[in-house]
Amino acid sequence: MNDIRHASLHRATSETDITLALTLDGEGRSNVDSGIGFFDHMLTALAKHGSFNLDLKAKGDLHIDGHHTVEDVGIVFGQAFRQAIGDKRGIERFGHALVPLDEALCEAVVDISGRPYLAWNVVFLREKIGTMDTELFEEFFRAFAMSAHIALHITCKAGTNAHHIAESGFKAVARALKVAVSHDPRLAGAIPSTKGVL
Ligand SMILES: O=P(O)(O)OC[C@@H](O)[C@@H](O)c1cnc[nH]1
Repeated sequence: MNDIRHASLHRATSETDITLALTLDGEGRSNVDSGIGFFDHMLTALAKHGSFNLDLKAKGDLHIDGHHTVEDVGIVFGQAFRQAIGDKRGIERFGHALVPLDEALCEAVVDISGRPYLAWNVVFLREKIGTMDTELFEEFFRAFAMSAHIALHITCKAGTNAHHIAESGFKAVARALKVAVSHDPRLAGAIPSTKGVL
């Protein structure tokens, strides 16, 4: 198993150029610049409450909109997450969290399954938060789940303020991921899931 549980990736296309470094067993430190302020705020919360270390520089075609940038960050984050986990020996595998932020309450459930899936049950009353289109949160988490090869369910249980709902959701995912990737050395010899390595 990768003891440090770290991945550094670079992905460049005609639409985006992304450099990302992720450490799973971190201090919750982050240094992120996507060009989209609220997205940076959410990724900062994800790192902080997942106890990950995350460094991200994303340059995208924001003159069009934030879609390619947000989706491609999700792809690279998922690839790094999958690489940092390595094989699944010793990890918890399942994670669940309910996180409030004022009136908002979101739930995240994760299975490091090797079978990519996103169940998105969140509705926003606003189309934008700052410069970020609220429809892009689903695109980010779908790209992440597909690239990380995990099953991810995100549900808004309560809330009206779009900022609160989004932040509650990102924090719930962070906490669920932290649990799911937690590592028990006593299980290090355990047989990976039926899918073997991720
Ligand atoms: O304690 P935290 O840093 O996780 O939370 C910050 C959060 O209170 C702040 O981002 C916020 C408060 N209302 C909307 N957003």
